[in-house]
Amino acid sequence: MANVRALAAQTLFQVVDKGNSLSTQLPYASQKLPLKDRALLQQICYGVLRYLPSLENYCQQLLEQPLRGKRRVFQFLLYVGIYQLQHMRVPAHAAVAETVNALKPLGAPGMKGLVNAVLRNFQRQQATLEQSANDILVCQYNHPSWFIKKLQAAYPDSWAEILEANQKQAPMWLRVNQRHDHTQAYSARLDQAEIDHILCNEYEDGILLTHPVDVTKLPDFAHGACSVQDAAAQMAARLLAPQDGDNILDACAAPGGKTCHILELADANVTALDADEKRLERVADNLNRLSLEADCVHGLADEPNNWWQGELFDRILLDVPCSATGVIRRHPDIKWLRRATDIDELAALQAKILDEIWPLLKPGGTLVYATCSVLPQENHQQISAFLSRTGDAQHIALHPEDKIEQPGLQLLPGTTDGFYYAKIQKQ
Ligand SMILES: C[S@@+](CC[C@H](N)C(=O)[O-])C[C@H]1O[C@@H](n2cnc3c(N)ncnc32)[C@H](O)[C@@H]1O
Repeated sequence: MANVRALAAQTLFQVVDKGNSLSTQLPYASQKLPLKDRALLQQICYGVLRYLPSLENYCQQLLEQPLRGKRRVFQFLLYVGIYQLQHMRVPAHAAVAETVNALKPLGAPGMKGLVNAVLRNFQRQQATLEQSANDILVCQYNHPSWFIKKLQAAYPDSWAEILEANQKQAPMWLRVNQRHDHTQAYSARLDQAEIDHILCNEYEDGILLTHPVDVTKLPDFAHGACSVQDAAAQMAARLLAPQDGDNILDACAAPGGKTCHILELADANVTALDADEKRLERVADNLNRLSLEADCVHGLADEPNNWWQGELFDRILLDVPCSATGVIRRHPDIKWLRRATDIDELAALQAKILDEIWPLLKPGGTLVYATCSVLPQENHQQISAFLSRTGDAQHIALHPEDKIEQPGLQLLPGTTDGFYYAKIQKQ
C-alpha cells in the first residue's frame, strides 16, 4: 500500500530539485493512493511548497549537514514531518510516527533514528527556531528573494499584503454558463443543493463558493451548467465583449477556460490557438462538456505565417504566457520553479506575440491583452511600450485610473487572483 508521506516527499523532490511542475507530479502520485488519502497528499505538498524557506531554515539548524545526493528525498520527508507539526492539526505523536513510517516504503528504515531526532528536536526548540527564521525576510514571507525585491519596487506600500495573500488558500469561483442558466437561477439551484455561496454583482457570470466542493456535487456540472474559473479570469471574455457572427482569435487558448466563456456569450467563430498540442486536447474536452465549438489550431502566436489563413479578426484575446505570479496561491510551486531571468525572456516573447498578432486585427477591431502576473514588466510597462511603437493602436480605458501613462487594470490577489488586463483598439 502506498504511503502518503513517502509520496509527498518524492513529489516535492521532483518539483523543487528536478524542476517539474506540481500539476504534473501530483496527479501521478495521487493515482497510487486510495481516494480518501488524496486530499492529505495535496494538503501536505501545497503546505511544504508554501513554507519551503522556513522549513529549509529549521532543518539547517537541526541537521549537522543537509542530506545530499541519494538521501535528498529524506530532506523533503523532514519538511513533510515539520510542516505537519507546525501547521496541521495532526497530533504531534502521530505526525512523528507517520513520518518515520514513511521510511520503510522509501527503502531506508535505517534512518529512523535521525528522522525521529530531528522531529523531536523541532518540537522542543520550535519557538526559538521560529523566532530566528522570522528575522530573515525570505523565511518571514516564504517567497524567493528576487521576487520580494521586484514586488517591493513595484508596490512600495502593498508588497507585504501581496505576499501574505499568496500564502492563503484560493477561493473557488464558478462561472455560470449563460446558455444554460442565468446566474441568479443557478444560484437558486445551488441553494437547493445546499451549497453555500455568495453572489457578487461585479462579476455577471461569477459565483463565489463559501467552501470548495467537488465538482460532481455541482448541479448539472457534467452537462455544462457551470465551470470552475476565478472571477479575475472571467473578466477576459466580458472585456472582449464578443458579438454574434464575430470572427475571434483566442491566441493562447489552452486549456480553454476563456475560449469557452467567449462562446457562452456569443455565437462567434472562434479560432483557439495554442503552442502546446497536449494542452489543446483539454480545450477540446472543455468545449465538448459545454457543447460548444471552436476551431482548435496548433501553432505559435508569434509565428502566424505558419497557421494564419489570411482572414482578419474582429476581436483578439491575447492571454499570453507569463510568470503566473498572480496565481501563486493556486500554484505554490511557481515560487520555486520561476527564476528572475525568466521574466525578461517572458516579456520578450509577449512583445513579439503582440507585434506579430496585431496585423491580424481588423481596423476598428478590439484586442484584449491579459496576464495572470503582478509584475509591471509583463503588464503596464509591456503595454506602454507597445502603444508607443504601434501607430494605429489606441488605448481604451477600463476604469478611471486606467491612463495612457500607466495603461490597464492591475488586480492583486485577494478576493480574486492577481490578473492584468489592457484593451486596445485598432484605428
Ligand atoms: C495563460 S495560459 C492560457 C490560459 C487560457 N487562455 C485559458 O483561459 O484557459 C498561456 C498559454 O499560452 C500557450 N503558449 C505559450 N507560448 C505560446 C506561443 N508562442 N504561441 C501560442 N501559445 C503559446 C501555453 O501553452 C499556454 O497554454
